[in-house]
Amino acid sequence: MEAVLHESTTQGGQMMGNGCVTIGGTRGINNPDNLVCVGSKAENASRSKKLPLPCIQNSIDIWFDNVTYTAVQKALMSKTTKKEILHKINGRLPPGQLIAIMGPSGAGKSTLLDVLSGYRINGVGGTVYVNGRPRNLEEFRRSSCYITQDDRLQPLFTVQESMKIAADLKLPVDIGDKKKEKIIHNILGTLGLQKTKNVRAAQLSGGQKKRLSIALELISNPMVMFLDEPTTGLDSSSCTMCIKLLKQLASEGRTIVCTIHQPSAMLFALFDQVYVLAAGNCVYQGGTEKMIPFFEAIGYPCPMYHNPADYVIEMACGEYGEEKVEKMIQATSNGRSYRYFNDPDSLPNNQALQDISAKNSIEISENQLATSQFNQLRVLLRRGFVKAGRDQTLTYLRIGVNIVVSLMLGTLYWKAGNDGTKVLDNYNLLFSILMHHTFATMMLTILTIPQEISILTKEHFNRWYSLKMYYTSLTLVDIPLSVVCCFSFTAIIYYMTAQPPEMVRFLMFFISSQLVVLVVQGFGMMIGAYFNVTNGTFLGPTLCVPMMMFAGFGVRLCDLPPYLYWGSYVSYLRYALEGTVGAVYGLERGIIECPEDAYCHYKYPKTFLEAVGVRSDQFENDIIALVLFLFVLRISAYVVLRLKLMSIR
Ligand SMILES: Nc1ncnc2c1ncn2[C@@H]1O[C@H](COP(=O)(O)OP(=O)(O)OP(=O)(O)O)[C@@H](O)[C@H]1O
Repeated sequence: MEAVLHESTTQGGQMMGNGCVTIGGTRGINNPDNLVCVGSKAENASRSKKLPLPCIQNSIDIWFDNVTYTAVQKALMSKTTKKEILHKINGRLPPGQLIAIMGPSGAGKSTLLDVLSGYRINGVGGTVYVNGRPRNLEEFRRSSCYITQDDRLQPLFTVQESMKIAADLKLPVDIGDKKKEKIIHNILGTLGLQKTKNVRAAQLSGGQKKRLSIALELISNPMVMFLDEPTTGLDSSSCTMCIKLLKQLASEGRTIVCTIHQPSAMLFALFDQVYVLAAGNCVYQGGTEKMIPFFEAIGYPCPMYHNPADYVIEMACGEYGEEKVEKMIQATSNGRSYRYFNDPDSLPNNQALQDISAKNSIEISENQLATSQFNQLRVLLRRGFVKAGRDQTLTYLRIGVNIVVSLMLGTLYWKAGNDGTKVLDNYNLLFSILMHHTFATMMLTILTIPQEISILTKEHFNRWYSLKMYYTSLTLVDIPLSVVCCFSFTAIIYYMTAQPPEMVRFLMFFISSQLVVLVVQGFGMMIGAYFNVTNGTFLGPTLCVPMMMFAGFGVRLCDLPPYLYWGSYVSYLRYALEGTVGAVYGLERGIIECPEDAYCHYKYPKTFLEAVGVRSDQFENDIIALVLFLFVLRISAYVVLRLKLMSIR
């Protein structure tokens, strides 16, 4: 594999470097011209436009002290319980090493990875040090990335397109397209993805998806990479390829930490170092080759021809007795001992790291991302529109459903709008239209939001963009499609059911319907952001039922008991129904046609409006109310989304 990734270096962070000109913040993120390891091999490499060889001086040394993690379990109608999962563990993750976190299932591997990466912050105790100084999370996140176990990729984008989007979001705008293409080309070449660059992510194999996840994060050239079970679901050759790739990235000076389930002996040997957990305690920390001497030293030698990776897990499980687990914890001082590290004497001490780190630290303003908000919005809008164009469910099915339902309702209520005998039917039709907009929009939003959130969580944590810009783009991208769907639905139904052929009335009808769609979308987003799909699909439609009750359909508003009247004010359907009824029967509409031999009780629209207790002169107020609903629900959905992102951590 080619050892060439970037001409650029890591994003700011706490770096150290003798002779290494480091970069950071907005001044030099990934600017290829900013990295020169003076007088090093790197200098020569950069001359040949290749990635410098390991610029270890830029590396990040992590250690952690007395780390605890307590999970809080809150349940309805029962006491809040606390469970300590990590118990004052210690350890060190030196740079330039591929480090595996191992342990039996439930030992706390993923939890430790989450804590070290900063993905989990609530319930965490102890200190994580970065180059000798307590970790500044914002700074640390600039130079690290987290790759989740499930590949959260945009399924409709090709490898090349996904990389381009990541580059546009993660590299400063002053890096031109040509340079970005070159970086992408190098990364794809190194990760063996060149041949699949025109394949959509949905069609990639498990191993290719994993490599794409890594490739996307490599764009910003992080010095620390955390990977949660990168080999899960891969066959043995893909596993080996993935681990070899990580080893190469580590050999370039990065600190690479991944959790792994029982690896084969061959795979195990590829790791430089392992950190083994047993029920939240450290039972071994050190080089892979030193594990056998460790077992010998504590008096429990690994049997001949036994995979040491299997043996350590069996020991950690307590298969050979709990007292042996205790002894291992003591032998490693719960992770405090570096005795079994590959080269313990070469590890710089705390003071040395702090001195260098302080010398090279760069002032970085809070929360700064690689590109401006405007650029983030531009790229996210582009991504959103391309995705909408390719998404069969979100786009084509949605248009299809609107056309089919409008044709069905149009046939059912054929010419009802202009027939004095069918005024009540027509009123039912207006309500059915609002029901269609409510349920179709609500279900679609609740079902699609969780996938969006899963990708958002990963990309937002890895600092691709701000939540504000993501949410703005999500809102803006949907507007054209929503207008097309609502307009075609309204036009078809309006024509087929022979509603009054006046432009003003049609527009009033369309605006009321469109606002319902937008309001319900906000409502659906709020529910989808907070609840999972199962709870959301139950709750969403269920919560719409009271809205229907208070809309004035079935029970006239004036007949509502006084103690329930407040419900009509919080029902967006009330305003929407009033708006559409006003559009059809308001504006001083004349007598409705009545067949000669029929009795038309409601041929005078005024009589009908009085009968159903709906006012037709409130259109402006109805629109103002719907717009208010729209803003309140959209802002609430944003707040819920933000809280959700915070609560995950
Ligand atoms: N939020 C939580 N609330 C309660 N318990 C939790 C929570 N998160 C994790 N745990 C518990 O903590 C323990 C460690 O979980 P973790 O996912 O870190 O284990 P793991 O070693 O990664 O397991 P596996 O290899 O099976 O993925 C488990 O027993 C799990 O049930």
